Amino acid sequence: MRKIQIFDTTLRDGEQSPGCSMNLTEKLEMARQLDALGVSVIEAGFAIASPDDFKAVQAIARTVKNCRVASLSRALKGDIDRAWEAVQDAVHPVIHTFLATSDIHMKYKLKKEPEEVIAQIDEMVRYAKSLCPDVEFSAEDASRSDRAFLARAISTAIRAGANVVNIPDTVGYATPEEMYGLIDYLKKNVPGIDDVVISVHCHNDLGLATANTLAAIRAGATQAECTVSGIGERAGNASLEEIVMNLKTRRDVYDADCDVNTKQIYRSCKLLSSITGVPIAPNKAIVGENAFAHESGIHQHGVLANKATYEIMSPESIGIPEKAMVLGKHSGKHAFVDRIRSLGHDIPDSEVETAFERFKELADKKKTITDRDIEALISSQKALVVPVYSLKSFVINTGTQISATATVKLERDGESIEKVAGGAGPIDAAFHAIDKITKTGATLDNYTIQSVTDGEDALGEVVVRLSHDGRQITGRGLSTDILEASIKAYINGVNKIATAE
Ligand SMILES: CC(=O)SCCNC(=O)CCNC(=O)[C@H](O)C(C)(C)COP(=O)(O)OP(=O)(O)OC[C@H]1O[C@@H](n2cnc3c(N)ncnc32)[C@H](O)[C@@H]1OP(=O)(O)O
Ligand SMILES: CC(C)C(=O)C(=O)O
Ligand SMILES: [Mg+2]
Repeated sequence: MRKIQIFDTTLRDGEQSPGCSMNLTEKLEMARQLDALGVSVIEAGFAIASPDDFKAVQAIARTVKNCRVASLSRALKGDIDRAWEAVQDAVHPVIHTFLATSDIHMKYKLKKEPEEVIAQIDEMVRYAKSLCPDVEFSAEDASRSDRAFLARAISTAIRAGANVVNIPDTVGYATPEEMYGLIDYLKKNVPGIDDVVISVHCHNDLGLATANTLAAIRAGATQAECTVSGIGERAGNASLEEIVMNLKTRRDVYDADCDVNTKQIYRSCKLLSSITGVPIAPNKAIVGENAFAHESGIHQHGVLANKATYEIMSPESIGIPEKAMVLGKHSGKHAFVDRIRSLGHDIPDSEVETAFERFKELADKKKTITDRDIEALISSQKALVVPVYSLKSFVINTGTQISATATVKLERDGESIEKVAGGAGPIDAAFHAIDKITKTGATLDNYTIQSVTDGEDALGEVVVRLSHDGRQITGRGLSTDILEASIKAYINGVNKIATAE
């Protein structure tokens, strides 16, 4: 059976998705999760794009131990140097260089003749290879390129030393039949192509990114480029979880497998969602809230008789925690830690006490603590920073006949500071009161709230995105009370700013 390499570009193409930019700490957290997920390559960023991008790629290259770590670079010497500088400390570094090969891109964007493009591919792939043994070349807009010219470009890259050649459907224009035909054509017309990895990188503009990737795999591609939850430029990239679960569920069709640990899929998607604040759509394939929900009577009847009547894969196989009650207010530390570890979290001993205190606070408010609550608790614990400000109390007045006012009391260095502020609504008022105390000058860019579990005492998770001094900061807060969750998220963001100062 063929082995398909999963090349994850959540931290590069995924980050090009509006509203999905991540800071260094968040990228590192995501990279560690991708390592646990078992992807073959992490594209950690585009090192030349900015000093922050460079730092993130370098930090990931120095942290991640199992996967290969790539940086994107244009086919320019300066970009390639910067990419190499960023990834060279990785256990297995990769330089990923690209140049467009379609007529429209060459003429209007690059303003180059086709022969100049071929010469640039040759020169820049050779240069990258002189620095790094693992070089991937991408022919941007390959699916709209003249096939014979594309074959020449790919042959040139292989002769110059590329060991991975990537065929992107950059603008999501291809159909599955065309993608199959293109890979088949290249396999028949590019000398040496069977000695290198053939990769595909499909975008979702017409909703075909996963279908196109799978068609290319059927035709012989051995690497799939994708992102967690399909985030990416414009309508996004092919989604990792869809590609992986197609390969696993339909081995009979693809005759191919990959090394991804599917039990880490749900956790990866949830982590990304809580970092970006972009909720997972309920009907999202594989990981959406409804993906395993059986609503109608005939389906429920079938599932009760035999799950396989309506379930082609199990929620457990992608690591969805069961909704069953597991712990409550009378549980002790041993049972709590045991549960965390059995959910696959590696909680250091130094963090157990804080996690247990937070669990007990939650258990006082919530009748049943489910595995999903525990997952949320642990994930928000990772966002905690040494608190400069901590919440002492708050009182909020709001209603249809009065304007919202909030009184918030925070503690800093043992001193209590209380301020009152008004706002367009209760949350706005509370944030203004916190601003009056902390005076960070941060701007609120985005606010999202999601419920972690069902029921009256559902746990609400709030994610706020703040900007401060050109940096983006994410704050997370968790509570059964949405106002408290909002205030905690804002204070978490403010603490991150105050800690960095
Ligand atoms: C399909 C993709 O996803 S490609 C990746 C997209 N990602 C990004 O663009 C990341 C963010 N980008 C950036 O920060 C900036 O665009 C930078 C730092 C990369 C470049 O910035 P600038 O030097 O100001 O150039 P700008 O972005 O305005 O224009 C791109 C230039 O690169 C050239 N170029 C585009 N692709 C390539 C390539 N693959 N190889 C070489 N040159 C290229 C363009 O022709 C243009 O050249 P020109 O300045 O001589 O006209
Ligand atoms: C840089 C390349 C691989 C890309 O993202 C695209 O063509 O979509
Ligand atoms: Mg892309």
